Amino acid sequence: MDNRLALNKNELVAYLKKPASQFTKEDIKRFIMENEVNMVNFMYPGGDGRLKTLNFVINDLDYLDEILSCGERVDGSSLFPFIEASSSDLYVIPRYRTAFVDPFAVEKTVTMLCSYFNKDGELLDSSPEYVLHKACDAFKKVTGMEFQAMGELEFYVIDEVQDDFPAVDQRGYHESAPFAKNNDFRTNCMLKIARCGGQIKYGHSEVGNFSDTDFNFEQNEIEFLPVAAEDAADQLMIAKWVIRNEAYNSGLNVTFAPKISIGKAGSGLHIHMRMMKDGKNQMLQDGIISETARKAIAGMMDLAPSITAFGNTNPTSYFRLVPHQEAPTNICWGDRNRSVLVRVPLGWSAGKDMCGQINPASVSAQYDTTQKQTVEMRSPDGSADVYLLIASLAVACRHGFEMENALDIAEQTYVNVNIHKKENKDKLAKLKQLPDSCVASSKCLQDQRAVYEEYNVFSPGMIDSIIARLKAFKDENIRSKVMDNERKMLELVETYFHCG
Ligand SMILES: NC(=O)CC[C@H](N)C(=O)O
Repeated sequence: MDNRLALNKNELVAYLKKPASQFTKEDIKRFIMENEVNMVNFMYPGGDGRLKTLNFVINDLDYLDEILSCGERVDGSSLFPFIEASSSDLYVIPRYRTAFVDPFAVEKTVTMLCSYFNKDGELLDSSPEYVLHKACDAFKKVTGMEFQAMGELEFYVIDEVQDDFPAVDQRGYHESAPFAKNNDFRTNCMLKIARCGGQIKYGHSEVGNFSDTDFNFEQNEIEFLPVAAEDAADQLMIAKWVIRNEAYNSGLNVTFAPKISIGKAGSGLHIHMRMMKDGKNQMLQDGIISETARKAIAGMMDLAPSITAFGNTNPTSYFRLVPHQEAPTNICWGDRNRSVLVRVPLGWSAGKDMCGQINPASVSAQYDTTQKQTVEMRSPDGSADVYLLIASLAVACRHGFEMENALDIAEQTYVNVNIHKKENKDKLAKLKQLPDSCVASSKCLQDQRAVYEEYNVFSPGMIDSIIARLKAFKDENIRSKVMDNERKMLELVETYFHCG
């Protein structure tokens, strides 16, 4: 077996001895027949950003072949708000490369994610997953590079309050047990996500940590490895589904909601990106951030006011985008600094063998660390439809290569200080602010929609429906409106507790 597959947690990969990207229909059938699999599930994202499930019981080989070859028919109008009930039938067709054994099913079940097709047998133009595909294609066409991404999924785990080894309020970052109470829960989730094909970088407890009289709220994070952007979105969808199921089965509650308590850390869904050519990362040049990366950053700086329309999709999203909580407020980028919108994190660019310095008994590593450099967009949160969000970022990065003044914009928006420190207030005053409500984001999307509609990535109908949805919240100046109204704030938190 290929050495790189030796530790792979996906049971189909281990059994078939090939990477998931090469699974064929015959492979799936063989696995099902030889492993006493009784059920097949199809899963696909609905308009609410969650994975939906369709079950099949397998007691006939011809029927198995039929569903794997033809997919199934579903009611699109019940899945997406933009599909009319009068002509609503859609097809869901399984993508074999996403197959995994459901880690929660009582009966052995093979699950696959599906793509939507219309009555004419074409990929559904307005399905979020196809929008992302089109965005990546357009990116490749314009730049000649592959757009890769990975998400940092933050969430709160909620449990009954325990008095022993109390965690310190807002000091939960990388805390160990027994001060952190949910490390086993998180590692169980990580293992199950890996069994479902997720490529995880690491997991840890996060800053947010607080209690009320009954409950303990502990923030956790699971971060992925950079992969092709379409796979990154699939993996985030699976991860949210796994984490919710694991919580439910363990008697815990979890939320990916952007903000559940004012003054405490919110939960973001930061997206890291890198651009690849011939398998090589293009983000660095001679050890510093490359011109290529700066153009992509400039595109994100220009479209930042409308990216929130995809990444921050309910009124509570805007409670999170406030100073001093490691969340962005203004349109700027910088190195390592968590007050900026786009961060260039440490990227092992010093070219020194640090491990060799402290492990003299080992042969020094010749590791190509240039592959590791990414840039991180920090505004999005867990309310986002992950396909549309990553599509909007692919559009923004592509836009950077089409802007004549991209490098000037990158220079003007660069900051190398914490913009919220008093001594930097002049700098802060010069930076544009992010929208402060769904309504404000909808206006920015209206102004910038042409860029998203180029290359037919987002259809005009889809942009219209996103604008209409955001406007309907009527949440202008939401932050000042709820500042002195805790009841209103809690009502909103409850309404959007299980968003996305
Ligand atoms: N360490 C971090 O970067 C925390 C991020 C923060 N929780 C947010 O809301 O974006």
